[in-house]
Amino acid sequence: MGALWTKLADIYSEFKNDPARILMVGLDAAGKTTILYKMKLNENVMTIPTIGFNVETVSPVKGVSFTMWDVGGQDKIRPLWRHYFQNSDGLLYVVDSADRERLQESREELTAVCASDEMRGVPIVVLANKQDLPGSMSVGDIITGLNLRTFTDRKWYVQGTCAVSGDGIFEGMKELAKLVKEYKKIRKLT
Ligand SMILES: Nc1nc2c(ncn2[C@@H]2O[C@H](COP(=O)(O)OP(=O)(O)OP(=O)(O)O)[C@@H](O)[C@H]2O)c(=O)[nH]1
Ligand SMILES: [Mg+2]
Repeated sequence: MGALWTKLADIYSEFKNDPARILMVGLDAAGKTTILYKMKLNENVMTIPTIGFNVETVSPVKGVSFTMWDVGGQDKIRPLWRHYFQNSDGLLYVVDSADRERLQESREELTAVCASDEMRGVPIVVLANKQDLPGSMSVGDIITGLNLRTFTDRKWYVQGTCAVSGDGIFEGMKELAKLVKEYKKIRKLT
């Protein structure tokens, strides 16, 4: 118990006065803005497609603070994502688990983000969102479809979520906090 507490206290101390910078991207309509405001306000907001970005400081887990950059995912504005890469401590990649047709497109975009020098080694938490929709793909399907096992140069984790109910968001953010903490430690040493 003592060891666990020390470990948790250690994770949280990292974020105390210095929110981690998290980039949140993914195809349009994946649910990014819905997730952001669920975390910020614990409310379901009516969203419109994001043109540009939303930025909020959120504390989705006690003691953890993230500055979350939610960048619009429409095809035509995806080239803007790279302007938000610099100094990211973590990547939150959101997938619509019910959108089988565009999983390959989503994989290509994720691969392109990770190929950037500025995103080298940055850990990824994939939110397999819209788990409430009938026929949605499982976490296993998403791991395979995104080819995540080939991402051997960084830590990654996939969490199923439903942004509307909030299911899975806490678990995903807890994992992200852990991976970000590890990454920042390694980055400091190199
Ligand atoms: N059923 C269901 N609908 C969801 C869920 N998450 C988001 N949505 C809906 O999906 C639609 C798109 O959500 P947004 O949050 O605007 O998507 P986005 O990723 O921000 O899209 P862009 O800003 O265009 O990049 C909205 O109608 C949301 O209510 C979910 O978990 N389940
Ligand atoms: Mg949006």
